[in-house]
Amino acid sequence: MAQLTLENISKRYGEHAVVDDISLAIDKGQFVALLGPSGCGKTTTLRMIAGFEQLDQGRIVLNDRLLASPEQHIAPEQRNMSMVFQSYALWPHKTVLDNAGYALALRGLRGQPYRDQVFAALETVNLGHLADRFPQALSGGQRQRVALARCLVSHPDVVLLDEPLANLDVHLRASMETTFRDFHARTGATFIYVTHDQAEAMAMADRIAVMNHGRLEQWDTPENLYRRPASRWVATFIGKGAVLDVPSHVHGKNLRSDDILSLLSNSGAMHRGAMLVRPEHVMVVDDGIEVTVQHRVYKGERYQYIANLADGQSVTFYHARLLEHGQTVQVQIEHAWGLDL
Ligand SMILES: Nc1ncnc2c1ncn2[C@@H]1O[C@H](COP(=O)(O)OP(=O)(O)OP(=O)(O)O)[C@@H](O)[C@H]1O
Repeated sequence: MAQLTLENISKRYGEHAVVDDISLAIDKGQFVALLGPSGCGKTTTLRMIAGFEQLDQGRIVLNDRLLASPEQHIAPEQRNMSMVFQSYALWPHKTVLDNAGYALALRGLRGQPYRDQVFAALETVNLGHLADRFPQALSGGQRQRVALARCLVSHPDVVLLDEPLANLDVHLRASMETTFRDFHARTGATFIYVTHDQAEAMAMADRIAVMNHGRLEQWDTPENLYRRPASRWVATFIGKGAVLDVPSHVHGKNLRSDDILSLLSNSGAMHRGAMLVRPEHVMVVDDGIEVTVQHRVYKGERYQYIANLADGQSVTFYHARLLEHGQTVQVQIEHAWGLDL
């Protein structure tokens, strides 16, 4: 059964609905990402869950307890949730230990029990050896880990994370993704993670809520978002690939190479549907569909190409060999996913 449910929640600023009728059922211990472009309402959704924003419509329920509705608003500190911010929000004059232990100190815990509990949290993020340092003597990744330990000491039901890796460089982000997954596995808490970076969401989350203009486009596993996007918008937002217009209704169908060949051979007809073609499903062959190379990017282990079909629509594909701009090659499209026009 779902532990945390958002039921038709909405938030308006003036006439503008920044969160528009979102419903999610989140299981205990799930790692969930709220993913979407800038301004789509992710942070506002997270802030409503945390209790920093009031709802205009709908309900938020945690463990059968009504946290929020237009008539009811449980204060943030009474929701047993903990939030990790992009900026870390560490106190410069407190040590790592006292930063991480702040919530316990507030509750009046002192002495050895205090130190033991904070150390346990610091060990979870491999920072026990730095307990006496001050934040300015830490790297960005270490500071973010202190912020994680701080949210852990209070044993929250739900950990809310607002773009926590946005300030870190690319290499550190990759290693922090592993840290977050380990941290999640060890704590068993439910994680809700806001990001506009789909690779980050795909790498970490069990389930992703894809948002656009305040609305929920799709609520699904990373694999389903990639293989079976529910809309053209999700198909172009998630992963690489081309969406080709076709003359038939094909929505929700797995299309094989013979279907694809017949759809493309009739490309002069009126368009009634579309199909998503991922680059890994386009193979260069001796006898297939003729395409003309338009664009090449060197990727180290292979090249990535964009090439035009006879009707001017383009596909993306990978190939190990060097192809020149304007060169024609034959391709076979082994698989595609049907979409609405
Ligand atoms: N207090 C506010 N008053 C008016 N408009 C607001 C307020 N807070 C947010 N908005 C607007 O609501 C929309 C959604 O904002 P939100 O921060 O939730 O988006 P986001 O998806 O988290 O974007 P980003 O990734 O850029 O942080 C934006 O258009 C924003 O300008």
